[in-house]
Amino acid sequence: MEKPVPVGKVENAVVNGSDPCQDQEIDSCPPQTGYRHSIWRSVLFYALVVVPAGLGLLLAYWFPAVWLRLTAYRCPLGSASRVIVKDLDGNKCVEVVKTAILPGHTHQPIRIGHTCVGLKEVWSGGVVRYLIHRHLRYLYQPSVGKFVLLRGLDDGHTSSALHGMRGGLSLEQHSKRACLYGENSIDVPVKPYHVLLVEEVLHPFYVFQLVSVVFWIVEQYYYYAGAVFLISCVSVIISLLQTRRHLQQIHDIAFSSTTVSVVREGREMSGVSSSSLVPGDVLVVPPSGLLLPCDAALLTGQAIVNEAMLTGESVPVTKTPLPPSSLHYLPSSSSHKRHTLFCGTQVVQTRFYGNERVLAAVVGTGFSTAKGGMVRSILFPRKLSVRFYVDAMKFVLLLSILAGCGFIYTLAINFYFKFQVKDTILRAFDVITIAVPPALPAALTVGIVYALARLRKNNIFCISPQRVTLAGKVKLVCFDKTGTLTEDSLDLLGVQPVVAGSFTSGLCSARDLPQCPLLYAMATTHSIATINGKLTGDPIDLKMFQGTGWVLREPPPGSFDTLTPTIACPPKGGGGEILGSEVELAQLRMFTFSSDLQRMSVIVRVAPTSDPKQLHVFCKGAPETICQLCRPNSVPGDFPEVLGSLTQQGYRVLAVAHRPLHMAWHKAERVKREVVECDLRLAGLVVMQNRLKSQTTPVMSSLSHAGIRNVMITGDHLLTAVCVARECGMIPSTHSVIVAETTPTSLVSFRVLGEGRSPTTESGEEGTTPLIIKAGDLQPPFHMALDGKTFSVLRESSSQDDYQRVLVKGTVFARMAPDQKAQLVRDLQSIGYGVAMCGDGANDCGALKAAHAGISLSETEASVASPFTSKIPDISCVPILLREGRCALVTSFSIFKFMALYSLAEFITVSILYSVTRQYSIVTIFRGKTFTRIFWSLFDLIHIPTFQ
Ligand SMILES: Nc1ncnc2c1ncn2[C@@H]1O[C@H](COP(=O)(O)OP(=O)(O)OP(=O)(O)O)[C@@H](O)[C@H]1O
Repeated sequence: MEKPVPVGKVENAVVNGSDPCQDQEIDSCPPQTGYRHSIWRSVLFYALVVVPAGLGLLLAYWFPAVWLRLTAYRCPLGSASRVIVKDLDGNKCVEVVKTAILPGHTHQPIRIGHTCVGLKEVWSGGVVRYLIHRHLRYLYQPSVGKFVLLRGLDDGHTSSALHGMRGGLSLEQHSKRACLYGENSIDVPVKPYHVLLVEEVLHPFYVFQLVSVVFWIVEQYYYYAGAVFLISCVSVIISLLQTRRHLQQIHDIAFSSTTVSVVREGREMSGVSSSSLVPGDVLVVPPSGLLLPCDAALLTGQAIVNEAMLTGESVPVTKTPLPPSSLHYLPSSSSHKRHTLFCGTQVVQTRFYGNERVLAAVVGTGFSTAKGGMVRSILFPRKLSVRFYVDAMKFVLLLSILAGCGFIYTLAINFYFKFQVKDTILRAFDVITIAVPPALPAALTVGIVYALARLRKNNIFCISPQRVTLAGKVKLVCFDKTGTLTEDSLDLLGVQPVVAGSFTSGLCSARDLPQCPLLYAMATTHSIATINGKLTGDPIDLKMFQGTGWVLREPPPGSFDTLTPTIACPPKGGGGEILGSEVELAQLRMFTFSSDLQRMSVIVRVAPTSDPKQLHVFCKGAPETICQLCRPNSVPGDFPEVLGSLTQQGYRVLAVAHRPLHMAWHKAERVKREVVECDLRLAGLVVMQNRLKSQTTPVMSSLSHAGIRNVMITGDHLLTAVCVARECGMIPSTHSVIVAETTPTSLVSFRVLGEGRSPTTESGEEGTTPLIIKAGDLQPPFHMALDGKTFSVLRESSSQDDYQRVLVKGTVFARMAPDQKAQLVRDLQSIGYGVAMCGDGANDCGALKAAHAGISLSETEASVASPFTSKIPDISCVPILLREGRCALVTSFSIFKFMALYSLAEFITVSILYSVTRQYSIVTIFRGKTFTRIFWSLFDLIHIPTFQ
């Protein structure tokens, strides 16, 4: 029996960085108007088209919505053959309504979102009506009377329901869904050159240019017409090559096709084309890995995945099976992301128990996947408003109005002087070609074309060319810290264990630790794995584990035992013994690291043991977070001071905690994270050193010299971040730092870092709200530093003015969650900054997308993580990009100024000459000689700047 097919409804998603699925705003049910074809209206329309020599066809091509209104009549959506769909920017697209006949019996009810309606109601006779808008399918839903976005299994299915699908679809179910969902592929067509040429030439400006050239030839301006024609051809060819290269680049990134094994009819079928996958299919992930062709929820086993395609970060991420629950499954939610295999990412290894297969339920296909969303956001970007372009268009409008006046004026003057009708008309039209410079679009894009080529030479790749000019407007650059300003690799400086409720004095080496929870936690609380014979994983985890000197014993693929999955043990003769045998720590369950939670945990069995139910929980993460999960009496009284003194020196500090867990293994397999991560005992601190990259300080100083503000947005501790900011020159040594922090007594309080006092107000009182901190309050100038918690409080509870003042003075934003990073970028934009963001990690994705110019430092060129990807692994790419952006913008602006003046001067002189002379030839001479002189003197005055 056909199970209900979800055809869902989503709330308007907000651009959300940490969430690849919400990369593009989607309106699940955009405003729609239906139309049906009308024969008599069409006949009338085409008659009108023929009369003005095809001009109507051009207008229909430029304004399809107007064309539809003229040739069809409005009707209810249920009977429409074409629909006008309005997007979030207010643009109107005409979409054709298609029908598909579902195979098999179609009398079962069908679920639409969270409601059930009879199938007959939706599809009379098994016919389904749908339209494709921007690569997404919208299905006609009679109860709503609208076309509603067709979603995968991410709407209305509980995690338990997904587990219930392990048997796979029947063949009939599959063929019905295949008919509904279409092919599973993200295929961006690379249009052939001739199609691109036609599209390019039909651009209103080129059409205008062509008409102008014809007029000039008729008027015998052969050289001028020839020159403009030649320039236009070169411009069309450059633009064509550019568009084609861009399309090819997106196509190569987006498209992939492979064969997979799926479970259908309850049995495994291999060699199935990935394009035939539909939501509800069950994928068998092979141990050798797989480039994922869809979004899928992991049901059994574990997978180690490289998500560089989506995040730009090549660090392997461990995905664990989705726990069955009554919660609705949402692949993008922070709690379900770690159980979801995203399309376009590479599974490098799988782990499974005994003979069990690694199964994943397909939840989204094609453009409805996370990767599909990102590709759509490249193909259909939200309107970017660069003031220069907006003003340029306004100016062109003004010129057009002027041209209209000139046209009427010339007609009048020529009739007055009784010139021939043919000459009069030609001259009148000529005035229009004079007033509106036809080569304008080419002029506006030439800078971008050159900038892109030079960026490519510098190993900076761009998937969104219109962002180049935005980079030229950047006034503030946000930097991620770890891996961007500082090296990826860390040095383990030492550990500070807690013994009997107090810290030991000073740091010691992890290798000198006795058998204790801190050592065990360091050996097991990680997600590293051996891939191609090399230990691979998060640099923090790697350094911490290697610091213990222990070894990792992983079972060979296929022999993954339920009770001893991955074992950490001391090296041979390393001395670690309990109950007379060598100690072995078996990692039974892992709660993976998440930037939002700032921690990770494992459930471990310490062997040998006399009680098989005696398990242990080890947890590591940001010290403040871990401290909150610990029993208060296990946290030393001088915890803040010890942490403060370490972070003030710029060290990266992690806290480690543990607790015994008396629980049978099968229960531990299902236990919830919140149940395990509580009532912990602090075991100690792990201290790492993170060095600055050699390029960081010089780049920082060159940006400051260029008047660009630098801001750090990091997930790390505030004091560590401030120390790094000082070290790299982001905060000069002579400037003060005011730390804003939330306190239980006041909303937000302020203190001057290093002095402990609060900044005084103009009236001499100590300040408690940003409102009373004035720029001149402290001498020399000050910078503000705050953490994510304070950021949220200020954002939500303080006045607009106060918050904006913090935005203007804030230099270090620490302990920021991925969503907060993106929010901060948007807020900085809202107060008028052109913002660039440079980052390297998954937690920066949202901010990279939100910024005017997001630059991802990534080894991979083919990533949809951000508009710009730099293979240069340091921030030296930032000034290169900003310089190219400025060059492109300045070039466009200067050419625009030149062309506008050229047109205006010519228009005015010709108009004056028409009114003072009857001799048309004099006008021609003036256009040829005098005007050229004026024009070159103006050209001299303007100085077209060089690119650099
Ligand atoms: N693998 C890990 N296991 C446990 N805790 C971690 C791990 N990695 C980072 N943390 C903790 O979580 C915090 C937040 O990490 P996150 O990755 O969001 O930012 P970050 O790496 O510190 O800084 P940045 O945002 O500059 O890259 C870190 O400061 C650290 O305390």
